[in-house]
Amino acid sequence: APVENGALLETLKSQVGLFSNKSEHYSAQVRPPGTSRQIPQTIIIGVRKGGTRALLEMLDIHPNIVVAATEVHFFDWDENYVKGIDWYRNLMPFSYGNQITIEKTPGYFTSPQAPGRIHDMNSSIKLPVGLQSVCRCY
Ligand SMILES: Nc1ncnc2c1ncn2[C@@H]1O[C@H](COP(=O)(O)OS(=O)(=O)O)[C@@H](OP(=O)(O)O)[C@H]1O
Repeated sequence: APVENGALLETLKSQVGLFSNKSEHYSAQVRPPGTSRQIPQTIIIGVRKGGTRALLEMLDIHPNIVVAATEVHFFDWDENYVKGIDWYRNLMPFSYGNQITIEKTPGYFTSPQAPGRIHDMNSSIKLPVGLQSVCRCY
């Protein structure tokens, strides 16, 4: 299934081609005119090894979606949370007003602090979660 998933992703990317607004175009330090960094309106919260990277990359193909380049660990790691919401926002890519910003940090799903902190930021935020259908042991 992972191999098929990767092949599907490559096919979708090639089909979307120049019409894709992949976030790498918006992650530069120089702000493109008309863009700003937005706090995510959607956060993929888990689960670890649930295909969260694949989901994020699929969503990133959509021209109205931009995604954070790395797992941010803002709501689950105290040392990041104390840095404040502006620190968090500055890790997001530049986006236009019609675009949705998404980050994914699977650690949020198992963090006791993350739900309350996310709710404090935005009580109506969308929180997609991917689940594994079988137990995977490492
Ligand atoms: N569609 C689909 N079906 C089944 N499995 C899939 C699918 N997409 C991704 N994967 C596998 O998911 C693993 C990575 O998941 P995550 O991106 O959530 O990993 S992480 O927690 O962020 O590290 C990773 O597995 P491992 O390679 O065993 O780590 C991917 O191969």
